[in-house]
Parts: sequence; C-alpha cells; structure tokens
Amino acid sequence: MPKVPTSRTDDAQFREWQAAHPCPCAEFDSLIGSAAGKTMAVFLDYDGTLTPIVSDPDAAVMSARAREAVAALAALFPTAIVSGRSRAKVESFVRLRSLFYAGSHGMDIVGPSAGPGAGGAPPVSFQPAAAFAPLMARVIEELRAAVRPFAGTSVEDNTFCLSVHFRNASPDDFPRLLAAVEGCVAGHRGELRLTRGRKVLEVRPQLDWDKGAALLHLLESMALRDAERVFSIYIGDDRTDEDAFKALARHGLGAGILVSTCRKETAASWCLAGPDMVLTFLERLVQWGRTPANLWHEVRACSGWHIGDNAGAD
Ligand SMILES: O=P(O)(O)OC[C@H]1O[C@H](O[C@H]2O[C@H](CO)[C@@H](O)[C@H](O)[C@H]2O)[C@H](O)[C@@H](O)[C@@H]1O
Repeated sequence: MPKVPTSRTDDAQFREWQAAHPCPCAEFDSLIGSAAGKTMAVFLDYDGTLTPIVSDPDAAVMSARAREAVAALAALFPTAIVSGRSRAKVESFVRLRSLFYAGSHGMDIVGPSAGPGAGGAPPVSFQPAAAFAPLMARVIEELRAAVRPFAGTSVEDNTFCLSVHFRNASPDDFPRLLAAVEGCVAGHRGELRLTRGRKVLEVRPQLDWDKGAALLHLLESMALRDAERVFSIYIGDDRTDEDAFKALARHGLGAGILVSTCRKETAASWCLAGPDMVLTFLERLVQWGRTPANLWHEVRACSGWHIGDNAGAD
C-alpha cells in the first residue's frame, strides 16, 4: 500500500487527491446538480464533523453556529445524526428534537420527537444489538480493569459500543494497551469485535451492523431508499463513516463527503477540510433548501418526515 501523506505539505500528492475529492463548497452547483429532480436527505456524523476533535470526549460540545445550521437543515430536509456515541449522549450534545438519531454506530435509532420529522408515521425506533446490553454492561468493567495500568486512557460507555480512548496516553504504551483490549475481546470470541477510530479502540457486538446499515435502515424507514427519487448526503470524518460512504456508493443513493485535511483512502467522493468548512457547507445547503429548487417544498411529506417551517421549535 502506498504511504499516505499526513499533511498538506505533501503538496503534489494532496493536490491530485483533492482533484478527485473536491470541496462541495467550491463546487456546490456540481454537487447539487447530481441531486437534480430528487428530494434530499442529510446524514451527519458528530465528532470531528459537527465539532472539532478535542482531548476530553466530554468537552466536545456543539457550537451555537452548528446547532443553528443543523436545526435549519432539519426544517428543510430529513436530517439524521449518525454517531459512535451513545444515543443519549449525542442527543444531549445536539439538543434538537427534530432530528433522527442513530447512536452507538447506528445500533440505537430513533426518529424525531418534535418538528417536521415528528409528523407522519410513528418515529423510527430500532436497536439491532438490544440483546447485547447485559454483555456490554459486564465487559465495560473488564475493559476498565484492563486499561487501568495505562495512564491517560479512559473507557466511554456508548451503550452498544465501548470506546477505549488513548488520545491522552503515551504512544509507547499503545502496543500493550492494544494487546490488553484485544485480550478482553478474545475472552468473548464470537460475541464481540474490535474496531478503530481516531485515537480510540471500539469494542462492539459481533453483529453485521454499522453506520452503512443504519443509513440504509433510516432511508428504508422513511420510504426514501429510492435512488431515482432521493439523493442523500452523508458527511463524516472517521473510519467508521466509511461504511456509510460505501453503502451510498454501492446503491447509488447519493454523495459521501469526507472531513479531512489530508489524503486518505476513502469511499467518499467529496472532501471538506474540517468542521468549520462543514458548517459553511451546511449553511449553503440551508440557503439552497429555502429556494424552490428544494423539491421538498413540492413533495412535503414522506413516511416519518414532512416539511415544516418550525426550525426554531427545538
Ligand atoms: O461517530 P462519531 O460521532 O464521530 O463518534 C466517534 C467517537 O467520537 C468520540 O471520540 C472522538 O472525539 C473525541 C472528542 O473530540 C476525541 O477526544 C477522541 O479522541 C475521538 O476518538 C467519542 O468520544 C467516541 O465515543 C466515539 O465513538
């Protein structure tokens, strides 16, 4: 595999990659052109997408600007947050009731409790990993004991996913930390699996379910899984978002937008250079969504979501 540059100083390679993954702010009309004649749905990752990455996971709060943009978006398009966080935690950060939420990497899904999405069919509510809850509650204690020797680590309870953070740990400890976490997972062979995110190891149920499956489930639930009629946008920064990018690409359902400042292997076809650019893009999408070009003004309803004008209702 070619060495992947880690910064924009790897100019030539980065420019080549960038040409293949343009910025949707710079080429907004081109992206929107792909959605011509279709209604739109929007899916957003949380950490590293709506908020900058910070060293304390509990401090990743959403800015007023981000909340305003997402609220406005949710009044114009079906909008979902798809996060590795527990649903309760991401809801408490975002504090908007007009959204669909898929927490625990899509293993905990609910529909809106207020605003446009709350109309129509009953809200989506789905927990494909529900049977694993008792196991996860036991394993978190095992993990906490296993990582205790490594200063700067912590285990975050994301309900159906346990996140072992090592952003604040010594890089020298990583091989032993990884071995300790792998040991825990191996103790539950066939029941658990280990994935990786940004300075985080994630212990999840051994289940064929990820953010891509959650995205398809949400589209299905809203009667929007129709490539002829609907164009979905998914924005995310992490490895786990790749499953959603792949699902969109595989089924021709829309556009994946990676949030990154460096060249990466990705199934996304667009790139935004950080959470600030994400907000700029979302604000642009809101402006566009308020014009008659947004076909939700004509369609007005789908199963589980209907357009409204109460962006401030949350
Ligand atoms: O799917 P996401 O919404 O992106 O959640 C993925 C993980 O995000 C959080 O961890 C990441 O962000 C933290 C705060 O900026 C950072 O400290 C950490 O190093 C990152 O990995 C969250 O804390 C995890 O539980 C999520 O699984």
